[in-house]
Amino acid sequence: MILMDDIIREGHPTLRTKAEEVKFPLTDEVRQLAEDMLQYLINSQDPEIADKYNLRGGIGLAANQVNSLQRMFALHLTDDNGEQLSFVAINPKIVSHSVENTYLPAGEGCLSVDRNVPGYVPRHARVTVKFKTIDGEEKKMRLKGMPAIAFQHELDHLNGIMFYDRINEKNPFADITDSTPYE
Ligand SMILES: O=CN(O)C[C@@H](CC1CCCC1)C(=O)N1NCCC[C@H]1C(=O)Nc1ccccn1
Ligand code: NI
Repeated sequence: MILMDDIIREGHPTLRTKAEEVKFPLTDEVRQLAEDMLQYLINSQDPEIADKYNLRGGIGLAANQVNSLQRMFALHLTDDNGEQLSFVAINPKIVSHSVENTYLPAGEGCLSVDRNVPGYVPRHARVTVKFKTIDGEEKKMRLKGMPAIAFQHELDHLNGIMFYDRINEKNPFADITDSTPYE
């Protein structure tokens, strides 16, 4: 079971390292890690388990955060229509995205960042994504809202990018439409 002690924090070099393409078929070890990452999110959203093991709630978790350079992340969240999204995205790609940007008005946080970093994080409002599931199935999805934001936050981790890299240094709360995101 993944615990907070398994989650590396900023300063650890793996958070700034690009994750490598996952090879199929998955080894038992990689499959287990993928399952454990998703289980962490489920556990962290269960008040009893989160309390018992002192887990910080999360809707996404990237392999870099548990010191692995496998190119995969888990997402476990409810979308804007109340649909439960719960999967591990392996070798994820954004194949297209809206011109329009979006952002979380409260800013973003990160399980690997033990401090508040205020500011708007510009994200594509809508993304079309492709990835493989643990079973090796190719998936293609169109995401918007929180799922789109979370997918981009996690994909950034796989590229060694932290959410605050994208905050406008001069004016963290600059009007997002004018800002050119850190690409
Ligand atoms: O890389 C992965 N991480 O660092 C875990 C992050 C990922 C999210 C940050 C912004 C988009 C994806 C995470 O889930 N959090 N960040 C720190 C503590 C709070 C928690 C969070 O945002 N929770 C949440 C958000 C919306 C609705 C319900 N809960
Ligand atoms: Ni994060």
